[in-house]
Amino acid sequence: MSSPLIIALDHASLEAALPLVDQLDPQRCRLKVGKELFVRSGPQALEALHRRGFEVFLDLKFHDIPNTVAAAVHAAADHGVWMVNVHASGGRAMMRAARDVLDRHALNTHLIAVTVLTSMDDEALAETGVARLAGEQALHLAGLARESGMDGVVCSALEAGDVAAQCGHEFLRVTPGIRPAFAQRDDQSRVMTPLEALQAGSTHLVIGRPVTRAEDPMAALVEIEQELSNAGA
Ligand SMILES: O=c1ccn([C@@H]2O[C@H](COP(=O)(O)O)[C@@H](O)[C@H]2O)c(=O)[nH]1
Repeated sequence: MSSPLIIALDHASLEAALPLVDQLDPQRCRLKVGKELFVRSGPQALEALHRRGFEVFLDLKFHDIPNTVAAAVHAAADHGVWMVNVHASGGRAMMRAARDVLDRHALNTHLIAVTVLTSMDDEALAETGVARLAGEQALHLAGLARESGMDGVVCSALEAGDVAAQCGHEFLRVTPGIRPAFAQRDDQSRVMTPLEALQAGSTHLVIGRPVTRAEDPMAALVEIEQELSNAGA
């Protein structure tokens, strides 16, 4: 599957997500299951998506003590998901524990770490006591994530090029905060269009509301695909 697109299924339940899922093609995108859908529909949602042939990113952003996070990552990987994530700000020991549990059980789920949420700008980050600018902090956490054995990071596309330069091109740059020209910014701060994001060095583009809340979600997805293919991306 070579498409960089990951559609965020931020739906209230599996039943609410299926009408869209059943129009999508596993050859054209992967799917992301986040907190709301997982809390309401649980592993059943993962099973339903896997049965339809989709690779699934389970986006629960674990952030806890190392033992707890490692156990949660193990449980997620046991469901056969393609990708799972933790917060890099949980620190080296926490990320290392998550890496080790996957290695010990020979589980090949991609393990990535969230750097700085794409909804946050410099001011919001400063309020949490972090003195660095958002882009600098994202790069700092990407370095820590790389040293701690992560396969990549979640960052904004604005940082993707610098992350690749610092951590290597094999290190995944999964970027939400993707906003096609036709879409609203919503609660996202550090944004780029799909084409800009790929050109800036993203390996995967996470897109939610611009598709899922569009009047015609499939038309929105096709428009994004055309933007990427017209530019040879
Ligand atoms: O820094 C982050 C980390 C995760 N997300 C998630 O990605 C999608 C984005 O959805 P949109 O509707 O396209 O804004 C959503 O599920 C977030 O939980 C993120 O946005 N930023």
